[in-house]
Amino acid sequence: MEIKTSEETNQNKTLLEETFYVLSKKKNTFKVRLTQKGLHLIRDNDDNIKEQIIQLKDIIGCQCLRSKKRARHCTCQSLPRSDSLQVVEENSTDLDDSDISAYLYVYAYILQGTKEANKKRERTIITLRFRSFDKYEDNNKEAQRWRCVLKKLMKGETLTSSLVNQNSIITRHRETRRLLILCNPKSGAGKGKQIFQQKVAPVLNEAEIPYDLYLTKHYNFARDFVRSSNVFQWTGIIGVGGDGIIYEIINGIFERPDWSDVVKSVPIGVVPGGSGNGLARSIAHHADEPYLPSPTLPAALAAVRGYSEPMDLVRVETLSQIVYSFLSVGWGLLSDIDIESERLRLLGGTRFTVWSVARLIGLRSYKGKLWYLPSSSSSSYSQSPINEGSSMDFPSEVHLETDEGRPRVDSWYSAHSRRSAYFSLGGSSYQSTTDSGLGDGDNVDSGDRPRRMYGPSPQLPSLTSVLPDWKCIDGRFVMVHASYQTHLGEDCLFAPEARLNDGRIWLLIVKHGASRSQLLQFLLGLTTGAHASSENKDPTGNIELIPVIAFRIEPDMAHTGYMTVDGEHVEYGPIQAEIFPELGRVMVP
Ligand SMILES: Nc1ncnc2c1ncn2[C@@H]1O[C@H](COP(=O)(O)OP(=O)(O)OP(=O)(O)O)[C@@H](O)[C@H]1O
Repeated sequence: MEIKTSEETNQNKTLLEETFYVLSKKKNTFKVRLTQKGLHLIRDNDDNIKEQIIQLKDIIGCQCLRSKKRARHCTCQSLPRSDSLQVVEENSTDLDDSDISAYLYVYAYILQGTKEANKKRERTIITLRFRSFDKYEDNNKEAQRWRCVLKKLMKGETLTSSLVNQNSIITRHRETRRLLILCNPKSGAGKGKQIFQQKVAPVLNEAEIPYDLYLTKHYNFARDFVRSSNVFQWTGIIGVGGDGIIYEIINGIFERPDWSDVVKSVPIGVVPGGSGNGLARSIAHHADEPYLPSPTLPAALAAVRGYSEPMDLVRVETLSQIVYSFLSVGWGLLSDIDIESERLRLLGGTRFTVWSVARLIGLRSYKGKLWYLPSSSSSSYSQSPINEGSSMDFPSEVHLETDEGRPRVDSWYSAHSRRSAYFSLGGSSYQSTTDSGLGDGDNVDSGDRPRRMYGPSPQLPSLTSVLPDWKCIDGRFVMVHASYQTHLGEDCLFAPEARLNDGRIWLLIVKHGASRSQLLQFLLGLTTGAHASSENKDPTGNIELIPVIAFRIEPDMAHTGYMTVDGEHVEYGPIQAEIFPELGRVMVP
């Protein structure tokens, strides 16, 4: 006998229920139930009952609409067919008065496929047509009841069937969220704006989440914007672009004296539109969310679901600046590839592959000292949430309608759909910091403007102090590259064991002794994470990946090279980094 817990029973309790028909064919009956679990579509064809569930977590929004006036009305067709149905908002001047139906559009993104390789989300629209009553107002009232209950469930409210049947449940929905979108139109292959408008804005509109969109105009625009705006008017900041735009947003936050309130209450979302996209790929990986074929979908879903998780940040100190990093610090091969391939920006992500081959042929090594503090914790990761997929295949649209002719005369209720704001900034005025001199925490950006950084107090000795008992390697390196995320880029699974908030920096050390074939093997392994597997452990000890909590690099200054933080070029010289577990917050699907 199957024993159900009381929570399961509550999850399955019917809150609303109605019978619908498919395209007015009365034989195809659907009973639609709304529970805490989601929308249950129960098809009852003779003795064959089939139930499909659209899970609540896959539903991102719903809207009440009316049918649109058709250009040439065909009198022989009393009901609009689903494929010819056009709908408008209920206050539109273009609505069709002759159709008394109220339509509830439910937007869902359903996980299809079970294997990692073929898992993807399909957009599905469920149209419920309410037409049981002889007046639009009554049909609309029913549709609004479903909409309000669904919206409350999506917000995580627990409801009872007696509550949902009260008229007071039908309220004008007030969205309390509002997002700031900072979009780099020049990121990647220059498609940042297009990506936002075509892939993300439609999802935000379906979820009726208002947003303010600003296009970044130049280097450090996003950083200065975040530093000088009242960011508390938004419930989240979304960066559209590459890792560079996220780096600016995060560092803009740490230029504010109230950084601690901002990091706690304004999570950051990441819409991949750049050539790197390491953080976006890492977040999708963390949430076990399919990244391909639609890399922007996990970010759009994260934005509308309003769920965020803490993320580790790393405080990085060079001789002239302090920055906060979410992705990586690099010295040697990978940083050379990152910076030198900038000239191939138009190739998008392919630029890294092309330049890797070039750099391998002309291999360089760098002399210096590396100190590090190993992480004491072993690999005890919390398991990431697994999205339960729907086992059913849904068509991309399901159109259902109620029976006609059930009269009722209740009061009229008017729903009001909100539309998102869209505007771009005409010009910006920035307040530069008034502190003079370069004390501790003051940075100089490329425009020679002093930048005062705030943030948590460092636990390490300053960069110029002698280090106590840290491990030290003194020698020649092909590279030292640190990452705190799984992915450095879309195709680069650098630290497969990393978690968003495991409190560890994954330090990859490649010593000068590594051969070209070892390096080629290593670079090829980066795509799948094979380089980090125990079978591929390098017996010569020339290539090592170790978890640490802090490190310092002191390059020999006789020869220069590149150093990067989150893919951004920083001055060549001593650099040290320490992790601050769970300091930031990111939107997670
Ligand atoms: N309108 C603009 N014109 C020129 N540069 C800009 C503009 N807006 C932002 N930038 C700068 O472009 C740089 C790169 O941005 P971003 O990271 O978004 O794209 P990307 O370089 O293609 O991606 P990735 O960093 O992942 O390689 C950032 O340093 C940012 O300051």
